[in-house]
Amino acid sequence: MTAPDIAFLGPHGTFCEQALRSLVEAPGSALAGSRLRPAASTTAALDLLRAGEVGLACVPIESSVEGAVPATMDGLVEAPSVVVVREILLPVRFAVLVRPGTTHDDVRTVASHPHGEAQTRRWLAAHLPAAEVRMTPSTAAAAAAVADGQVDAAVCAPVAAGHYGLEILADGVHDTGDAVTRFVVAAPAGSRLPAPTGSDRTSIAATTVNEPGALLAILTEFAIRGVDLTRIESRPSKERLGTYWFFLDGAGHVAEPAMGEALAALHRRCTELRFLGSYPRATVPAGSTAPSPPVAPPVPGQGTGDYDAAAGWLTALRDVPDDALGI
Ligand SMILES: O=C(O)C(=O)C[C@]1(C(=O)O)C=C[C@@H](O)C=C1
Repeated sequence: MTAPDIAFLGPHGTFCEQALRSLVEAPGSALAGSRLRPAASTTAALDLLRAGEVGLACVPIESSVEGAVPATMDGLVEAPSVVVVREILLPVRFAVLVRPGTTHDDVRTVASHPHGEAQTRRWLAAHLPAAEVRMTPSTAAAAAAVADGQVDAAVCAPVAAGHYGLEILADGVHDTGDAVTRFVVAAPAGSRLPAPTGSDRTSIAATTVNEPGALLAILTEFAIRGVDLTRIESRPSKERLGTYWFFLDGAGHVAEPAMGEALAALHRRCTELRFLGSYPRATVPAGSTAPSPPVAPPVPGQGTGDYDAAAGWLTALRDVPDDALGI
C-alpha cells in the first residue's frame, strides 16, 4: 500500500505539523513516505480529505488550556462523514518570534492563532502591553505575517523561526505550564479502523430530543456498561438556536462489546448519531513534564470476557432443540 498524502493545518511550522511528523516519522510508521500538504485552515484540511485530494487530514481538536477547537468539531460532523483513526498529544511551548534586529520596544503588533493568544494572554499583557494582538488561522501563519512585514511579532512554535527567517525574542512563553494540545488524524468514513489495542478511545456525536433527562439517558448507556467517558462537548447544530450536537469520547473500541452495545443503544435512542472513530489512546511523549490524561480503572463485570460469558449464557437459554418438551 502506498503511503497516503496527508493534509495538515499549515503553513509549515505549525504545532499541527510537529504533531503529524511525530506520527509519520516514528520508527516503523506505516505512514513513512507520506507527502504532507499544508492547508490554510482546519476546515480546508478536512475539505481536502472530503474532496479525495488527500487520504488523511491532521487537525487540532482540543487544548488542555483553551479547550475545544470549534472549527474541527464542526468539521468532523459535516457530510460526507469522516472517521478519526489516530490521536496525537503534543506538549506545546510558545516563543515570540520577530524579524532579525527587532527589540521589545519595536513590537507594536503581535499575531497568533486564537489558542496561542489564549495561552499567552497574561504574558503578552505583562511584557508587550502596548502591542495590538491580531488573530491568524495558525501560529505559523502569524510567523509568515511577521516575515512579510504585516505584523511585528508572532506567538508560535520555536521551529517556525527556521521556516521564516525570524529570531526568537522570548522563549518558553506561557500563562499555564505543561500545556498539551490534542490532534486527530481523520480518514474518509468507511476506512478500515485501527484494530483494538486494549487502550483505545471512541468518539461519537449525537443529537437528541429536547426533553428532561435526554442527555442523562445518553450518558447512562455508557455508565451502565462501565464505559469511562473521557470528554463531553456541545456545539450548535446550526439549524436553529437551542439545538446541539453532543460530542462524546469514551474509553474503548467499537469492536469491544461494552462500547459496541452502548453505541447500538444510542442508535435506537438518538435523533442522529455519528460514529467519529475508534483509535489508540495517545499518551504524552516521554521526556515531557506534562502529565498524560487520567485513565479510569476497569469496572468489574464489564470486560469483554464478561460480555462473552453473558452472551453464551443467553444463547444457551434460547437454543432449545426443536424436539424438546414444551407447550
Ligand atoms: O496554529 C498552530 O500551530 C496549531 O497547530 C493550532 C493550535 C491549536 O489549535 O490549538 C495548536 C497548538 C497550540 O495550542 C496553538 C494552536
